[in-house]
Amino acid sequence: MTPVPWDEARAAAYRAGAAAARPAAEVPLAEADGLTLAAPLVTLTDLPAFPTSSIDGWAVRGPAPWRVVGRVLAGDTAPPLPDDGTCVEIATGAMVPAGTEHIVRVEESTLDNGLVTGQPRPNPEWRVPGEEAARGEELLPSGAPVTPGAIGLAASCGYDTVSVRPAPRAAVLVFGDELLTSGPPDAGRIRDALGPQIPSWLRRLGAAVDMSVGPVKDTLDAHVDAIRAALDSGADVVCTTGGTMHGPVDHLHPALAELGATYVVNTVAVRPGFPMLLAALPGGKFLAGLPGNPQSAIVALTSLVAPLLAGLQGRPLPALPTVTLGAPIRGRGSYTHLALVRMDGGLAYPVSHVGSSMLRGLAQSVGFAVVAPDTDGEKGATVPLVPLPMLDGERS
Ligand SMILES: Nc1nc2c(c(=O)[nH]1)N[C@H]1C(S)=C(S)[C@@H](COP(=O)(O)OP(=O)(O)OC[C@H]3O[C@@H](n4cnc5c(N)ncnc54)[C@H](O)[C@@H]3O)O[C@H]1N2
Ligand code: MOO
Repeated sequence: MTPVPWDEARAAAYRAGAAAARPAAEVPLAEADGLTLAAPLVTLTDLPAFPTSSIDGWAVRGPAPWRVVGRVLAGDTAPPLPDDGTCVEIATGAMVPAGTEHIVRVEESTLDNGLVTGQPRPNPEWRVPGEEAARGEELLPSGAPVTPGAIGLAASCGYDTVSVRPAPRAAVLVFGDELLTSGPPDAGRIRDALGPQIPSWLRRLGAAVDMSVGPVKDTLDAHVDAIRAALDSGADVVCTTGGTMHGPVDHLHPALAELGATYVVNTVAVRPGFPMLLAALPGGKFLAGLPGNPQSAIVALTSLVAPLLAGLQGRPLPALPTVTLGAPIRGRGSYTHLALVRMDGGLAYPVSHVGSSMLRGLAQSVGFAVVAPDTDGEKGATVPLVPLPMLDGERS
């Protein structure tokens, strides 16, 4: 098995996801948060749709003084101003009557005996139709995430529902008879450190996690049965942990063979995490095999699962930000080195406790600095960063 270069593996995972992108569905705006636009958001109307007063005051026609002939509030349909020397009282957000030449601010006017006087400001005090957007204009591209702001924009331009790609559905299966699900490690057994964290990372990557099971017994039959059950539950992506190598109780590869899987990626030239894999299963589904060593599993999650999920959601392949190294990071020969870093004063520094079996370094990092094959990361060098998918406020 020749490990695939890391950047090629990442691109292959994205391509596989994009080719199997979830079909579009119309969903009500209130349910679209966090999903992905499956079509461009094109405004159904001019924005604003009609001339709209931006102040409270008087809509006036001709020279002062102006005789008050009515009142127009937000939500009213405004009749035209009939003659020069007339005005209507107007509220912010109200439709501006045809014939209006100026709107005079209430605090800059005087009302006396049914007659208004005042000095209009030089700039129009109303919003012109199409000022924000012209009917038919594209406001957001297909593939854009549906943020709260996008939901508000869709509502303002007339949508009740939007066409989105639903969240990919994910299942997590943890392999390993040595794993405990509560209490401290003891007598050769350790705590499952992946079952409790992988679903949360997956949700931050836009997946809906319906199922998280483990530890699954270390037999081939139990592996095959668990994967089948995850697929039957409707998962688009099954993430397994452990068993990616070829030890006495590593059953993932034989299980994939039994399930008729084909490899999208089978081992990656990256440290840590090289035994990671991504397989396509019959029915357009995927299995991501995350190595059992906990840090390596997260390397695989960010290297293969993140781009796969972006593709399945119809999003672009996330561009990697760059960071400047505040201290050198050794390369790993012909393999890419993904090195956990924390930020300090705008520079990225390697953290300690970064053995592949450890999580202490990961828990205080923002992501992995990418040290390219056959290079060392020199102090001051600018390198890509694979971010951990954290929410604002979770990064320090
Ligand atoms: N002969 C070789 N052995 C190994 C090699 C190798 O090149 N030749 N590579 C090592 C590397 S690198 C990795 S990574 C692991 C990958 O192993 P598996 O994916 O098959 O995982 P396991 O053997 O099941 O477990 C490895 C390690 O991780 C611990 N583990 C597993 N699951 C969890 C969990 N949910 N929470 C916490 N810790 C977990 C497990 O107890 C093992 O210590 O293979 C190396 N071996
Ligand atoms: O590649 Mo393993 O994932 O180093 O520990």
